[in-house]
Amino acid sequence: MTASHPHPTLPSLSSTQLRAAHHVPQPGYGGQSEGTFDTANPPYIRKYLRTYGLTPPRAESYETQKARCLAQLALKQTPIEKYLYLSTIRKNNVHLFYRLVTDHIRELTPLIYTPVVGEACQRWSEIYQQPEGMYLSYEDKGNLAAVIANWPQPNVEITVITDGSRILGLGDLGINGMGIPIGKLSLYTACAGIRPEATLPLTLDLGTSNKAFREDPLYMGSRRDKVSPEEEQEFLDELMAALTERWPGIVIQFEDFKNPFPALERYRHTYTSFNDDIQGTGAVILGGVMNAVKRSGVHPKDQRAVFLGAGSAGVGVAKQIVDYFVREGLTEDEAKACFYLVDSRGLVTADRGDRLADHKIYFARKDNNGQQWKTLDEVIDHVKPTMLIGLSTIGGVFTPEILKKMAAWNEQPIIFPLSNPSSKSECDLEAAIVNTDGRALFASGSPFMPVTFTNSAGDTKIYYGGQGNNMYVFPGIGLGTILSKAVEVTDSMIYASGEALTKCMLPEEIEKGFLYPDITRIREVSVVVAREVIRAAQAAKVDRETAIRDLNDNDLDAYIRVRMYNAHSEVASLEREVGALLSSIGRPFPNGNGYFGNADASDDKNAKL
Ligand SMILES: O=C([O-])CC(=O)C(=O)O
Ligand SMILES: [Mg+2]
Repeated sequence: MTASHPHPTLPSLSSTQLRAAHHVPQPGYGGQSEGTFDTANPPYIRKYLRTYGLTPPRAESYETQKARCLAQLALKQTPIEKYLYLSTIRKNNVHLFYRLVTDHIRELTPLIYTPVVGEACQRWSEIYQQPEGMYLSYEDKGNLAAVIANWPQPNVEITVITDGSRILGLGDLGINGMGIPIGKLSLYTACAGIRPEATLPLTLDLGTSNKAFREDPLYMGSRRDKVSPEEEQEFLDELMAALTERWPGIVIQFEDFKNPFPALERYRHTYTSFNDDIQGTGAVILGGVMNAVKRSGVHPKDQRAVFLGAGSAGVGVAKQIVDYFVREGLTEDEAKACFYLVDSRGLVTADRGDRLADHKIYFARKDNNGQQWKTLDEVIDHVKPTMLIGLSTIGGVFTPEILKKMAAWNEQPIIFPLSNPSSKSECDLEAAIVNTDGRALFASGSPFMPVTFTNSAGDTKIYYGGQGNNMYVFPGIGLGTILSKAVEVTDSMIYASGEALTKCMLPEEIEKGFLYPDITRIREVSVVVAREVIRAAQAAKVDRETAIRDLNDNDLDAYIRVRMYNAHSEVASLEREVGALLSSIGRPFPNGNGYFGNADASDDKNAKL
């Protein structure tokens, strides 16, 4: 006799696994990929999931899977081919993808995130292969809740939203910006252990000012011009409400909006939200600057910082450092006076004659006696800075001449070219080292290979550039916010995330001149960032998770660690879960032979053994 339905009384697995058992394809992380077709699954898991026979017979070790993936990756000729190959693994075998990324974070992060994600976004509509996130159009206004209801994962904890209007330093890429939410959320999972199915990449199609895309037949977004700021605000109001209605605890990260200030101000106290480009970048540079200022031996009151770029990131970074200088004993006015912001019109002064954008007014200088400085060179000669921070998206603008002057004025000049991707970096590591005789304290937004250099004293050394990229903090900010169930992300939580980076440095990293922890330790770093963010949320009384208020730091770290998704234990935990289910209903314990789901066949097979 053949049972028409295998076991009506079967206790259920997660909805994802049940869905997987019926082969319903799902977009996004998880869904069909929740380990369902993992070639590491032993036969009894495959039988349980009804995937037996759908993958090659051998149950492989992770080492074998990894060897195959790395060999295939090596055969791919271009960074984009590697990017696409890795996306396919993420889609088809999510745990394997994260096992690979955690084990090879240094090598794989540049391929799934900055800088290669920049090229992927530029060519998104050309290279598109599969749905991996949600797209919401301006035409959906009024119905956003209904569209959001289509997202198949029930328990989203965090979303990264972009409207594509300022992707990295590459300008308005419209819906092609989707690579950014996907890339950022991959790092949330890899670096901070947010479960893949708890992440929602979200791209808004609010039109694009990119004429070339609007005329490109392959472009996958609407052809409309960018909506007005008022229309955008109405759309975002509805979106924030709809997201929070479906997932009440959701953390919302804004990313790569051309003008991100209005949304940050409007939502920061009413939704659990933050802006990564203002606050995340601000915090990560804060951490690096704290380390660099200590290393330079120059007290904050004697620092003079020139910022090239007075956009969201520039102002966000400068404000965080003002806070730090105030904590070091300066008054707010003294701290503010250390900063010289430069935009396309020159030094930002109060009497420059143009109408300054609101966010620049705070830093507009009033001590210029009517004089104006129009170019970076003029400003540099006027200020003789100790610190040069680039957020301008103008590749190579920190010229050898400028770098040499910085070296002449400072024993250890602080040089931070932070624009992304690499092509937009204000200088590269080699230029900074060679033109400062190896004395620069250097961090960049995009990664650079270490440089070997012999200085004028004849000492040959390997120089490692720090990567002052917000990937050091946003995963921990998200994790700490989720675990503390914070109702808002306060400035103090953001500050704590940057300061946490200074607490993570190992003696050997300081010895090597690192300004940031080694990237291979990112999961440990994220634990510390998350812990400090939780502490700040508790101090600000915005936390709702009362059970962790009284834990000491060690216990809190342990609490955080056990809640982090670890791809390496997923296969084992699926095995445990299925094993426990099978024994609870009296089925033969896994021996690799039972055809679960077909009682007769299963029994026959077992009987033969
Ligand atoms: O994505 C990155 O690498 C850093 C970032 O937020 C940006 O450049 O907008
Ligand atoms: Mg960004």
